[in-house]
Amino acid sequence: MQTLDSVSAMQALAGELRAAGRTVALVPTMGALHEGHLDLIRLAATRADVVVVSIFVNPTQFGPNEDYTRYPRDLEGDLAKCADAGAHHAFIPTKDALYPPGYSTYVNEESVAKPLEGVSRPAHFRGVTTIVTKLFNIVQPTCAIFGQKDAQQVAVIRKVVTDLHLPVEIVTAPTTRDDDGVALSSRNAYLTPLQRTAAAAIPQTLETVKSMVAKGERRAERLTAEATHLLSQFRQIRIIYIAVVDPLTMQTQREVVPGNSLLAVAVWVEETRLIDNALL
Ligand SMILES: Nc1ncnc2c1ncn2[C@@H]1O[C@H](COP(=O)(O)OP(=O)(O)OP(=O)(O)O)[C@@H](O)[C@H]1O
Ligand SMILES: CC(C)(CO)[C@@H](O)C(=O)[O-]
Ligand code: BAL
Repeated sequence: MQTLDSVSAMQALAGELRAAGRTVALVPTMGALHEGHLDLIRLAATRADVVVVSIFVNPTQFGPNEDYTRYPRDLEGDLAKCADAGAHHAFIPTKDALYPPGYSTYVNEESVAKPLEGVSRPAHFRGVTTIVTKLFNIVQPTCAIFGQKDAQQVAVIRKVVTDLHLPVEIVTAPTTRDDDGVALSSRNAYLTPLQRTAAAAIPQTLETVKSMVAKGERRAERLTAEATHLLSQFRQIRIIYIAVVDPLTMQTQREVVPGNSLLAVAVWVEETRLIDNALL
């Protein structure tokens, strides 16, 4: 696997691949790679001739009191994992290359990004849509792979791609879970064993809500009330939101539309912010 640490080297490679008619799949990540990321890389390898993984902890998507500085970083381990999973190139730009002094251009999606994460992390999606657009411009991928764990992120990026006519196919990969059902996440590394037990209540709650829907419950209010009740049993958990939403627009639904409704959950497990979701 080749490592590229400058924008110009990545642009030169993108130009060569394009000229040679090779298809390119981009897997954007913030590093601290786990099996969920590796599943995205493996999926990418089935979708294009060449797989590029970007590793960049993007400062603009973190709020002022968030975990940018303590976000887990393990570049050496990440490169070995990328190579094992079948990546051909790792793009590892520096913060200064992507945001030099005086940087002032942002991409803002103003509808899908507003609810849920947009309420509690107001500048988050502006940072995500900006960095993802920049990565698309630099790497010029044929397709890009994103995880369903970050369901609103996928919906926002799809909207940006449509609205800005970006020539990139967005591919969504299913959420990879641990044995206890917890969605793999770099932030799980922050959890103590006791907090981890509490975190396992999140997927259990998603399963309970899915079974209520399977038995015929359609009222969003009933489903979110049950989910709130189940999660509130854990003193380590503080609910940020629980909502039944349209998976494309992220607008709240009062009634579940089977196959077209998403239960989206965000909680604090003490100091650790976790999100998860289930298609209903
Ligand atoms: N468990 C998972 N299953 C599938 N995809 C995942 C999973 N976790 C992360 N991803 C995807 O990997 C990509 C990079 O995510 P990121 O580097 O933020 O990892 P993360 O584990 O989600 O970290 P964080 O703790 O910041 O949420 C995103 O498209 C994200 O949706
Ligand atoms: C898409 C992304 C890599 C942009 O920084 C990030 O939001 C993430 O890891 O999901
Ligand atoms: N996976 C989303 C990255 C973030 O929480 O900033």
